[in-house]
Amino acid sequence: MAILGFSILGIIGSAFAYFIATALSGIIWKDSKADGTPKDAWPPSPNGLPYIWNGLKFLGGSPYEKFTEWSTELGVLFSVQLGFKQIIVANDADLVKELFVDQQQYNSGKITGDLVEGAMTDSGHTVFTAPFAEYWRSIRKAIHGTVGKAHVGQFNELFDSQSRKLVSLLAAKVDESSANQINPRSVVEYIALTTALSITAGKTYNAEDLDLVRIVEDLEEMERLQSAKYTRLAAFFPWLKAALGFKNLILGDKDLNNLRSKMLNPFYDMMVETEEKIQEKQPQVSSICAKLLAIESVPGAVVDGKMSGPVPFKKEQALVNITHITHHAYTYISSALNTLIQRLATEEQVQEQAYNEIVDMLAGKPVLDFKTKDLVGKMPYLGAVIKESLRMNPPQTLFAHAARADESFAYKDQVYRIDNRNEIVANLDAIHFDSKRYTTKDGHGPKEFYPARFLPPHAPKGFSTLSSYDLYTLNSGEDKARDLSRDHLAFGAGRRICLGAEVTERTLLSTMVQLLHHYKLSGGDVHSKKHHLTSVYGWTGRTELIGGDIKFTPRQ
Ligand code: HEM
Repeated sequence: MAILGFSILGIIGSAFAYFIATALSGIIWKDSKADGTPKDAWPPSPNGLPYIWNGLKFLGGSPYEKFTEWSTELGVLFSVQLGFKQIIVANDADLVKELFVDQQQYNSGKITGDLVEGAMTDSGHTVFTAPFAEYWRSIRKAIHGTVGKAHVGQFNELFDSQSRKLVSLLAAKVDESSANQINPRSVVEYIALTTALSITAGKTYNAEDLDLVRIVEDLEEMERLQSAKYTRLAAFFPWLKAALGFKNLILGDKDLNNLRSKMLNPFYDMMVETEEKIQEKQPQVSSICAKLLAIESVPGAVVDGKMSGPVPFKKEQALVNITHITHHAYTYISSALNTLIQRLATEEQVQEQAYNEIVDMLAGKPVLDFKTKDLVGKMPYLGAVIKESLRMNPPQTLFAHAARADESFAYKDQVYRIDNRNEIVANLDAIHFDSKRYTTKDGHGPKEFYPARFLPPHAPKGFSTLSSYDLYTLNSGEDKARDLSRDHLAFGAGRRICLGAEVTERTLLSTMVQLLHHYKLSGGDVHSKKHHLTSVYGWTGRTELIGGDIKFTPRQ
């Protein structure tokens, strides 16, 4: 017993000595480069922030508004300390290109924030949170092999049936309502979740299935837990995070542990079903889950100049990934679809123009014969409406990448400091409303909902009817001010760009063709918004339209 006590004391003593040594060397060397010379200056920061809280004091539910305000005072590149977290904020599309595309090797890291995010991602083992290394590359490749441009066509029939289901569910609700007036939100959420589940887990659900309700409720509970005061603060104060982590290690965190296993449960069952189908060699449309289960091992990392051997890919890792991807896809498809419907209801002229394009496209054929595969690339106006909706109301206004090493970042004749693990945040509230970039030659500014800004004659060469989300199209060409070849950044930028853009856009395109062909929409509300502190599951938050009641008037 005495020996045991002695060795525990020894371990605590060594850990303490290590902690002090690391802290001291961090303090002494934090402002010096590896060669001992002083580091460059941080990008400009707001003055007079209160000690300890720093910028955190000023951030409410919509931090991007404060960031935009600071960017008008400090310039498009600024840095700010939020609690103890130093972040760099990019408020301009060209700057995002430099940081996330041109310097992608340096700035494509990710770090996990609070303890809930850590628990839900197995400490950064999901595609959204994994470091920029071989493990991330392997899972990203598997997901790309399911929903990337060359593969997404396998889901065209899913998009067809989901768009018909949207209309039939709305029709049932409209029939029950007085004055044909309803809020379409619950139907939209159902369509978004079942679409997400079909793609991630290859499973079809019907409206009565209790798993659907459970998944949504668990996700809401997780967002609540994550938004609790101290959990939230821990994302900005590493010592608080360490203290809470230590407390959980000793005493456990019943709420978090229960929620985690409750949340993973339905996804575990889906994974087992997928495994069985694979073993029985049943024909199936490939799902992200099936592709992840096919990964046997991931290449090893380079440690001290030597490549370590391959590491087995565990089923638990597939499980946290399908859970995270489903939550992300459901939340953002639902938010984008809801916004688009609300927007069309409030924009009568835009809606008529989109309707006319659909009628022309149909050329007298019944809308039920319409197939998603025939729509892609053929509906320029509707494509522009979708882009404009994602520009005006991106479901996630802030997205963050992390630096992978200490850097000297040169921008406009200045060299700035960015430290290893600093998060670099793109602020779409500033970028998507940049009047230099978005004002058309005939004077339609960025605050106006004007889809035609993405069509000829405004659109530059290489214009696409789908959002141009690939890596290299964020390009400033000769006429910088008018170059919209990269139309919006709602799906992110650089090596960590969203892999679900095609799925989302096909869902939006297909549902809008069915919906607008059946109904004329009026009413709606694009002003009431709900700000969430977390962004499935990051700290940067997300914003969704609450929307209003819409009148659905049958077209024929
Ligand atoms: C409106 C719908 C969606 C929006 C607005 C959206 C937005 C985003 C954003 C902002 C990022 C971070 C990008 C970055 O850090 O540069 C992201 C990453 C990602 N998204 Fe989406 N997303 C949507 C739908 C989907 C769907 C439907 C899927 C899958 C089926 C998906 C899969 C992913 C994946 C796998 C990543 C991680 C990429 C990585 O870090 O390597 N997304 N998304």
